Amino acid sequence: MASARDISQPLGTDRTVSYSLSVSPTATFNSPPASHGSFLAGGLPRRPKPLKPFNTEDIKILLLENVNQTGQDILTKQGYQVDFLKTSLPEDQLIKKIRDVHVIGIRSKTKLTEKVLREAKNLLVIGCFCIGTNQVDLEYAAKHGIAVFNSPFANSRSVAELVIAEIITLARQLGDRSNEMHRGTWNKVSSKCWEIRGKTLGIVGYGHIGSQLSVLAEAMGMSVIYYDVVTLMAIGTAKQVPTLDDLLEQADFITLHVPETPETKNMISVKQFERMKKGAYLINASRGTVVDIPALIKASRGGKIAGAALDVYPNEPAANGDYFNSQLNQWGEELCSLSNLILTPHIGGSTEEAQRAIGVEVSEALVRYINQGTTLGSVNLPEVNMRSLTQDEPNHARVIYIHRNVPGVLRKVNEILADHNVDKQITDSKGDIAYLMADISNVKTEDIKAIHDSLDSLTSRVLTRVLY
Ligand SMILES: NC(=O)c1ccc[n+]([C@@H]2O[C@H](COP(=O)([O-])OP(=O)(O)OC[C@H]3O[C@@H](n4cnc5c(N)ncnc54)[C@H](O)[C@@H]3O)[C@@H](O)[C@H]2O)c1
Ligand SMILES: O=C(O)[C@H](O)COP(=O)(O)O
Repeated sequence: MASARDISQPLGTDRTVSYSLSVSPTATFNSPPASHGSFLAGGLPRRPKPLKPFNTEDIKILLLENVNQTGQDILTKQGYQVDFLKTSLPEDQLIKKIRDVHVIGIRSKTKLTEKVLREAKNLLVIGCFCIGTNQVDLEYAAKHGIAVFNSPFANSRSVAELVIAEIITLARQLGDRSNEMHRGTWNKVSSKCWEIRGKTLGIVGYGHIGSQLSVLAEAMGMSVIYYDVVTLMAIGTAKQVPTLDDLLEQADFITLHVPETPETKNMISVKQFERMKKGAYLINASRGTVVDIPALIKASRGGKIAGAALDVYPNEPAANGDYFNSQLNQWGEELCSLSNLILTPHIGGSTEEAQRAIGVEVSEALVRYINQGTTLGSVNLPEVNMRSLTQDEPNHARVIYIHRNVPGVLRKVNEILADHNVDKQITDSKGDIAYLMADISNVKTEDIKAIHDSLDSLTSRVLTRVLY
């Protein structure tokens, strides 16, 4: 376990509670454990141990939504207190729990809105153990010095493979045939069943998933076109088309891989279905809000589309169990009555491979941020990275100062640090928020509080931490 040092989390401007995982009065400043040495017994150089600046067991983490064991193990090994739940939580329970924790780990269901985050007085960092971060109010989090990390591509391949499976399943009406057999009906048909070879796949959103899918689809003999708001390099012989309408008019299969944003809400609605070829297929494994469900039902009933696959829905439940019969989904009955419609419960990224990789990636980012303040990979704070301080560097401290991006801050910070040797300093900004990291040496224990309090009294301050 780490020796007792300090992680100072001051009050944000509107935070009313601070936590103090603070310096134990008896802790010796930066004295390494007796067993600590630079070389292993065999004489091999050994990697310097990173400094652990506080009692790691004081860090409280809440993991929701069945975060993978790999992630739990990494956090538990650090000595943090990890509370694990298989499901997400209703808002009132979430608010109660989040008040107490320094770290929360979620997946796509837990909504960390301003209302919830306002209560999160102790929260340092959010880990989204998934790709999407639309469930978090990223701007509010940044303005209150709460870093957010995700796993940008560890489940991309899993989603792309699911979509390939769905393209064939739709083209061959496999869902309907299987359902009929389950009901005891033999219905051998070839009418309106197709090979996918030679058909055109239209990919909307050519990012990590879209481009991976492009490769797989071409390998199966499909022609690929894509539409994206930015101009992107085509992979293989895929072609970017200038407008969504161009894509809708040409594609036999349309698959959506855009994030949830105000611009993508109901991106596929009545007009877009009208633009599609008669007999086209639609696949949505992005976010439920991207497709206007009543318009989909109409297009399917009227024979405009020959089938669809939905993995995501405008409202999704917090836990496994009854869904379509609950109040959550007003279209359940109608959707279930449509033919050649594949419905899956948001399983695009749900493979062992993806979940294990995400568990490792996000937990490691959380540990780096908690212990060292490194924001590499953060989706809402400027990315600042410095090598870890080690126990071989006595009397060093790392100052982290998250502040409003206004003129004159650096001068004031450097006045405060002026009596110390600043070994290294990095600062970067993103919009209204800037992140400064400085390693200083020749620091005495009593200096730490003074530095912390001086920085904390600056009007630009969002959050100050001094790690040592
Ligand atoms: N079903 C699942 O389990 C599952 C799993 C992973 C991701 N997802 C969803 O899939 C989405 C895409 O994932 P990704 O990793 O490929 O993301 P990405 O960020 O790598 O790619 C998204 C692409 O969409 C483009 N885009 C954004 N807005 C657009 C618009 N209005 N019109 C056209 N293009 C637009 C972007 O430029 C980008 O190229 C995620 O945001 C997430 O919501 C779902
Ligand atoms: O954003 C994502 O990565 C996907 O939607 C998967 O979300 P999940 O982890 O909640 O399954």
